Amino acid sequence: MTIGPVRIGIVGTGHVGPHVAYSLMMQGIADEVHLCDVNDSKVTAEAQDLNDASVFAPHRVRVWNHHTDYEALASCDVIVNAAGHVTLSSKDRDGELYATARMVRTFVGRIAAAGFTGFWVNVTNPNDVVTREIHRLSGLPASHVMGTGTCLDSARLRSAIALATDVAPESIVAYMLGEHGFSEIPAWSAVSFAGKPLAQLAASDPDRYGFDKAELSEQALRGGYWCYTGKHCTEYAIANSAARIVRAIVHDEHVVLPVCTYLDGEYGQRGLFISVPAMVSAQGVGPVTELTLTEEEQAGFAASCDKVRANYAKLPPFAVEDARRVPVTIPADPAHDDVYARGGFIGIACGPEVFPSDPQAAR
Ligand SMILES: NC(=O)c1ccc[n+]([C@@H]2O[C@H](COP(=O)([O-])OP(=O)(O)OC[C@H]3O[C@@H](n4cnc5c(N)ncnc54)[C@H](O)[C@@H]3O)[C@@H](O)[C@H]2O)c1
Repeated sequence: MTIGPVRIGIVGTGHVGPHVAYSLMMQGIADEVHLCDVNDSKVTAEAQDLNDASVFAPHRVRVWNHHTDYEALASCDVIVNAAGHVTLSSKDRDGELYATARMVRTFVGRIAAAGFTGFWVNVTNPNDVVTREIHRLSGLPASHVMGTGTCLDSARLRSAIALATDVAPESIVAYMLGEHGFSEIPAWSAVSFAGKPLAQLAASDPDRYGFDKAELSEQALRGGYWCYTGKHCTEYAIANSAARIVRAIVHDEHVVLPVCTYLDGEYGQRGLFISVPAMVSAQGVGPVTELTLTEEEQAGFAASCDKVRANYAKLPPFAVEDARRVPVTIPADPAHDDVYARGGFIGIACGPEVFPSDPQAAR
């Protein structure tokens, strides 16, 4: 009998991708990390630094740099997508809509054609839209494609509650639901501390549990942008959110996590990827755990689903088979009229005949 290594691929080695690799390495989740990026010097530097750091990992880890040889990721168990252009999301995550929807069309189909049958964990924004694009291009069942979604926002909520109550986050169950974006909602009715509902605790011990829910909701909703203001990215919490999901897959945990997953009638919603608590295991994501929400929460969640559907509608339709072979051209978005949002900067990756690398030519 041979025991195979746990192989994790990462596409995109800007801020987030290398932090995901580092988390996977230092938490002993991955045996091999395979990196791809169109920025050759960045991915080369990250592979070098990570391999050097692997000396201090709890077990042997090897890091490979495949540049844009995406097919090399086909034998991975899980691939994390962190390809993006984060400055386009400086005001809202929809700023990357056109750029990142286009990016995934440059590599997901190629990896699929090379025989990938594992799992995709998407970090890239707008998370719910890009997760759906990866699903369409990969040809994999919906259970094999998930996004980090509100895993990070739920961590932000738990962190805020933990600081307000002085209770450890592990003892707190709390979820942000819906879009990984400004339309998401906190499911306050489902918050519990070691199994006891928040509402009961707030009544019996208001000094500890009678905190300002609106203020903590705001921290979960805006925390990413507070980080972004200071350092023009977020890294640690998102990397650990992605690593948590990867760990649940490779260790067959059957743990319920808030992740971006396909809804097929749950919560009265069908045909979209959006975040709700769902089981994650070596079979992928599902089933979804349906919370009993208040009417107000249900309405907020439905509005968030509508927001994600509106984003789907902004992308031009495309034939999956064609998109696998030749990346499609996406028209300019007047609301985010930026050469980067039109993909001009990834001309190097796709060939100038498809995406002009000259910003003027892209107009
Ligand atoms: N889901 C979340 O909670 C969350 C949190 C933080 C960041 N993000 C998102 O993750 C993505 C990455 O963030 P970042 O800060 O690392 O961004 P970044 O701009 O620093 O890095 C993105 C990297 O992707 C690479 N890239 C672009 N096109 C590519 C392609 N076709 N193939 C391979 N690589 C490609 C770029 O060269 C760059 O190195 C962004 O979309 C960002 O908005 C999501």
